Amino acid sequence: MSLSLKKIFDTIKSYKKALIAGNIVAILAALVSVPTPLLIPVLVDEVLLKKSDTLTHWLDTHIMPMDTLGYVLTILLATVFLRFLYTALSILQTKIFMQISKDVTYRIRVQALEHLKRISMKAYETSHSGSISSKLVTDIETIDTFIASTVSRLIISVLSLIGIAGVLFWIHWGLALFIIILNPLVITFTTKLARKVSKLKKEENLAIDLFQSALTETLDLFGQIRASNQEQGFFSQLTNKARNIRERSIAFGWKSDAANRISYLTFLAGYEVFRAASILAVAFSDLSIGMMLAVFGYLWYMVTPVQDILGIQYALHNARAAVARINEIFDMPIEPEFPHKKNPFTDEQVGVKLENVNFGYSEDTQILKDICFEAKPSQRIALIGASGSGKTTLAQLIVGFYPIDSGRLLFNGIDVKEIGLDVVREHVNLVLQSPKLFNDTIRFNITLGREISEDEIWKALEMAQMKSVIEDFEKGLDTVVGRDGIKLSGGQRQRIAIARMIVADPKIAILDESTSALDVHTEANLYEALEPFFEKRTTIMIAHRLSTIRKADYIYVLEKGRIVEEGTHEELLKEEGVYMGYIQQSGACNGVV
Ligand SMILES: Nc1ncnc2c1ncn2[C@@H]1O[C@H](COP(=O)(O)OP(=O)(O)OP(=O)(O)O)[C@@H](O)[C@H]1O
Repeated sequence: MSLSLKKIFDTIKSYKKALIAGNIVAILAALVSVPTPLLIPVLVDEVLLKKSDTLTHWLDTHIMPMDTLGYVLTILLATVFLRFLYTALSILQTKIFMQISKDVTYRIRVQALEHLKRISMKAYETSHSGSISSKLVTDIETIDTFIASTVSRLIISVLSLIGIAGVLFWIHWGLALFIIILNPLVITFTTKLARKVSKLKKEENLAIDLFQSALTETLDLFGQIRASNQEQGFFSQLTNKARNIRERSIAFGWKSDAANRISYLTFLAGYEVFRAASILAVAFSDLSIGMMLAVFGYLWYMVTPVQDILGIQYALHNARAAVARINEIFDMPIEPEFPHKKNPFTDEQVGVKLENVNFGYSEDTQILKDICFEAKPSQRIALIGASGSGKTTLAQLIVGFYPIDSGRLLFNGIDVKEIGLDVVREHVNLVLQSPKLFNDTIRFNITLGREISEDEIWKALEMAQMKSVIEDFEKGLDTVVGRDGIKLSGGQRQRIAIARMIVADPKIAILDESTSALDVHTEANLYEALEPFFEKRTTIMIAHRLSTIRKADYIYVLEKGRIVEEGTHEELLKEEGVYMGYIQQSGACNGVV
């Protein structure tokens, strides 16, 4: 989907009841406001110049007979009352329309979040979090301003202008025609100015976007930057970007202010021309002085609706730019949505099979080539290979992180295209070598918000060899782990991730060098404790240590994206091929052969 102003208006139209209520209030407000500037000037003709007596006669007969002071006080009271009533109605209609506008922008935010939830990993990897967040905050804010100004101000402004035009025609048609013909010229001139300013707004938002992206990345990698002693370089880049915002904001700030003032000046110039024309109309036609003052009053009264309409043009141009930028989110490709036709994960044990699978992160590089791989239900598989051979990639395909380019991915013989990637991820759990932790409590990092009993969490921690560590923490499970788990050691983070996997109770568990940071002793204890867990499910281990590899029922050796050898430990040893060389090397490295 993509966003457009038309779609926004279609959504607004769906709030029928609120729109009808808001419009009725707007019409009432316009009806109340339009006659107000006429009342006092009428008294000039009737009370001071004694030219006519329409209003005074009406007051004498319908209210009570009164003198000059009575007329002036009564009309003053009526005028003040009407102005109060207009203000009250305006507040009410702003409240009604505000609810619509805030709800519409909330919906846009939710749609963008829904889209983000489904974006493909490839799209995610090339995106910048800061840029996305600036779109979700700044650009949606711009749209909010636009909706609030159009929906709540447009109707009342247009109705007021139509009402004022009607009264002006009634007062003096020639003068009214003159005003009504000249006004569009003012509006056309200011529209052009608004377009120019909107370009500057676009540049300012882009500068904010770039700054936000760089800032998020710098803060995310702050530890690394400090460790490399590169704060100076990174922060001076941020300063440059902040300077860019300053330049753009200055350009937008003063030029938009200038454009606003020039628009207003144009309006004021017109106002003076119309006042001069009114005086000429008194001098050379039948316009009375009282009515001339009324025209002055209406000209002034027109300022707010005219300015509102001009403001809408600015908001419209800014909103167009914001919509285009928000669409960059909606244009991000989403992962394929496979129907939930069958669910092999209802079976007690689930195996996985890759048939002639090919995969590349981009079209021009192929990482996995013609992979045939199988982990039968409850089997324990070891996947080994040199760094960069594609082991993690293969694991990520099984978890459904990336859709495969060709071949088939089957769970208990059912193609993933009939299962759905989300269902796969629910039941297949991958523990990475460097697990990501939230800056939240240990409890949250294990449950990830799921309802899991305290008892289960402690059991998982015990298996993961983390129980005594957490018990030693003053706040226990409620200890906050810091940004990316900084308060924990690498091995502790890995064990938290293992506890996370245990409570998730997956049908297929994949451990991607998930215990690489543990000492041999702790690792041995961990695997022993995990035995009952592994027995109940299919397990795939990406490992370097011979002690782990040996326990596997079947081993695959990956080299440059291809499976070059497979078999049991004994079979592979007999072959005296890549495997033999590999374990001699890794065994020597780890000293555990
Ligand atoms: N997200 C990604 N986007 C693009 N290329 C990637 C991505 N992840 C990995 N690669 C590339 O894919 C290849 C295989 O990487 P992979 O992480 O699967 O290897 P590995 O066997 O798990 O390595 P290691 O043992 O070092 O973890 C590498 O050449 C790597 O550069």
